[in-house]
Amino acid sequence: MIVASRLTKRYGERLAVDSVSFTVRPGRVTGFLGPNGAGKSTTMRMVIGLDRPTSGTVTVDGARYADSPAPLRAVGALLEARALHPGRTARAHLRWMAASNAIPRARVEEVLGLVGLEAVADQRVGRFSLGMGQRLGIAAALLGDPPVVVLDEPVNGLDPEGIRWVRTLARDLAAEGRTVLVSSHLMAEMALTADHLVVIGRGRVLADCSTAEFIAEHAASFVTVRTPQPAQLAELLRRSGADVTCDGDELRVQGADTVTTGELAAGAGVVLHELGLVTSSLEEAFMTLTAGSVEYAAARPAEVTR
Ligand SMILES: Nc1ncnc2c1ncn2[C@@H]1O[C@H](COP(=O)(O)OP(=O)(O)OP(=O)(O)O)[C@@H](O)[C@H]1O
Repeated sequence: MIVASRLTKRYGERLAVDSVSFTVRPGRVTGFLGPNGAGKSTTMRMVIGLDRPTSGTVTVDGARYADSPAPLRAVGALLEARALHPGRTARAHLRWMAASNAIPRARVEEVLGLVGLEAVADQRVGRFSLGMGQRLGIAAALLGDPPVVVLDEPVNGLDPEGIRWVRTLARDLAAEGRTVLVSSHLMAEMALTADHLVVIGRGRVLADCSTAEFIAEHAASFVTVRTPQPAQLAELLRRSGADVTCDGDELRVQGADTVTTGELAAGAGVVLHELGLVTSSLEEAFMTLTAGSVEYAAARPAEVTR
């Protein structure tokens, strides 16, 4: 389990992580979601002891990572821009990591197989594509068979097959009872991967809930109806407790589903030309939630003229 408590990181004037508290539990994938510059990487670097918090604490299974005698066996981490020796082969890189953590050589072959890099294991990593580099980083993270796995933007540079592979891997690791924290700035991808979400913006926690709760709360849905009798149907719907806005022959209804709307109309003999459900995408929900916390946002025309 990872427990962050009022975790704060300041770089000079810049407050990168601002009193962040959350718990990452075992047996499920926790998605760490936020726009660019939100503080995800900084937080993850503090989790694995690469950055020292300005204040607050973070522990992994009750201990600080830096205090772990065999760190690779305690936490496996894939961080962005991991420094690799470009002249070394993938196999040599993993063997060197294994040796420095007293991990048997046979495990190197296992993880190479696990990430699908056997065929290129003897190529120099300097020639690796971004996707191959990500797979190697994931192999390194899994080398110590750790109970806690932290992956920072693991799908960066991967093709759709690779993205699906990471998703399945993260879910399998969680199903084995591990604690899995995966960061991303892609809401839709996280919705497919994570059971639980911690959303941050400008270094602060904006949401900490199950993915299902996030969808229910933030992905707004409404019913649309086209009818030649809009005023009559609007009145009926409002009386049933729904919120209705009218635009010509089109109604937008919140607080009544398609079944209720259709039956109310039928009961009153109101003709319907169209009845539908519009669900705003999760990506939109995420953009709305983090709108005030995007570091380098392009102003939308509507905002400029307002
Ligand atoms: N070493 C550093 N020195 C100064 N500022 C930093 C440093 N590292 C990060 N920052 C700043 O801290 C903030 C958070 O950065 P961080 O990389 O943690 O965000 P992120 O959510 O991982 O974003 P991205 O998805 O772009 O990687 C940013 O404003 C960034 O510019």
